[in-house]
This record gives sequence, C-alpha cells and structure tokens, in this order.
Amino acid sequence: MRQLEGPRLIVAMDFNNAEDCLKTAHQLSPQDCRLKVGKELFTACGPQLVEQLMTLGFDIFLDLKFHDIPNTTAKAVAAAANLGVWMVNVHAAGGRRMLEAARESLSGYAETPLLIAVTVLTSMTESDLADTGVVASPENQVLHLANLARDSGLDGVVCSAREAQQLKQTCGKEFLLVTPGIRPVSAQADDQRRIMTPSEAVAAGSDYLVVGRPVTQAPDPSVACRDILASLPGARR
Ligand SMILES: O=C(O)c1cc(=O)[nH]c(=O)n1[C@@H]1O[C@H](COP(=O)(O)O)[C@@H](O)[C@H]1O
Repeated sequence: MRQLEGPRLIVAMDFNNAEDCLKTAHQLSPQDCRLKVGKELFTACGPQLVEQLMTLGFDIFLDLKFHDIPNTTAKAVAAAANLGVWMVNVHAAGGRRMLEAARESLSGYAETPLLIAVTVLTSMTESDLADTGVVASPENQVLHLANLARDSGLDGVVCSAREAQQLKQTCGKEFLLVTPGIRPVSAQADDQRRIMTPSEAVAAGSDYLVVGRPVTQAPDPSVACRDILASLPGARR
C-alpha cells in the first residue's frame, strides 16, 4: 500500500500579493503543512512566487483547475511539472480524453507531480448542480467523476470529505482524496457548502485536508495551523 509521507494539511494561500503570502508562509512550517497556490495568487504573482515558496522548503499544490481541450490541458500540466510542483489539478468534467492526455503528458518525467481531478466543487449543492444541467446529487456526481478519473489513470480527486468514505470503498485506498471545505468547529462556512471538521474528514478517509481562510485570516496563522493538527486523530499529522 502507498505510504503517504509528509504533512496532510495543505494551506490555501489565497492572497492577491506576494508580500502578504510570504509573510504568512514565514509563519508556517514545511514540517506542519504544504501550501496551495490557486488562481488568485498565481494570476497576481506568477511562477516566480511558486519558486520562492519552494525555496522556503514547502511542497506546492498548484491549483489552477485546468479544464480545456486535451492538447492545451496536457501542455499546461507539463508546464506545472517543469515548475517542480508536488501536486497539480484538472477538472474531471473535461472528460476522458482530456484526463488521459493530462496523464500522458507526464510520462517523460522522472519525478512527476501528483495529478488530481476536481469533481464537484465543495461550494456546490444539488440545486447549484441542477442550474448547470446536471441532474444528480453531489454524492452521485462525485462518485461518477471519481470513477472516470481513476479509470483515466489519475492519482486521485478533489472532493468534499462528506464523500470520502464512499470513495475509499469504491475507488480503493490508494486513490488519493484531497478535501477542501474543511472547517474547524468554531469557524464560519463562508461560501463553502459541503463541509466537515478536520477530525471528521480524517476519520472519513481524507488523505489531504485543504484549509484556507481559517488559517490565513486567523490572528496567528501558526497557532491556527497547530490547533488543526492537534485536533486530528492518529499519529500522522
Ligand atoms: O481545488 C481546490 O483546491 C478546491 C476545490 C473545491 O471543490 N473547493 C475548494 O474550496 N477548493 C479550494 O480550496 C480552498 C478553500 O479555501 P477556504 O474555503 O478558505 O478554506 C480555496 O483555495 C478553493 O479554491
């Protein structure tokens, strides 16, 4: 069985400038967490900031949720591999040919990032899905897209921790589950809808917890980070 190493907490660095991002990064430790660079930060600061964060010793999840024609997606994933990131994601809804092209684009690399597919965003409810023409519960749609991602050779999916138990049973223990929508008991849900606490998420089978605002907007991000780690069951934090 694949042995997961390193921290399971991924802090979403959703900032609009390098200064605030680096200030928070210096308050956190690569021993405690990995960092996620998403659309806001990458659009504002580009690959140079990703490199700076890696120089500080952090593993980087590049969360740009690529969703495009197979050729464009494959080349974007290869560009992420060239940057040396630890994890990169695409949208499962891009379909089988796009997912397989993304997987194939990593075949020439000695060290490849983990390739993960976004299923149904954790901000979405059944009625949000219906607005897009998808007539399914989030649970069923996540399961459907997770099976597609696994069959296309991806390493795992982004989903809500609420779906984790079912996905571990269906897709297997090795298939990685990366779960945003994590909220400590006292935190606000914000725009998230399918949420769980950190300890519930780990108990449900989540491999990696993505937490943004509850850490980055806390008076002391390092304390918020350590509080989350202390709340987790089991030895591996
Ligand atoms: O792919 C993601 O990381 C992602 C997928 C998803 O379904 N839901 C989701 O919230 N995210 C990201 O996870 C982070 C969650 O941030 P907070 O809601 O502040 O904890 C944000 O950076 C989102 O872009």
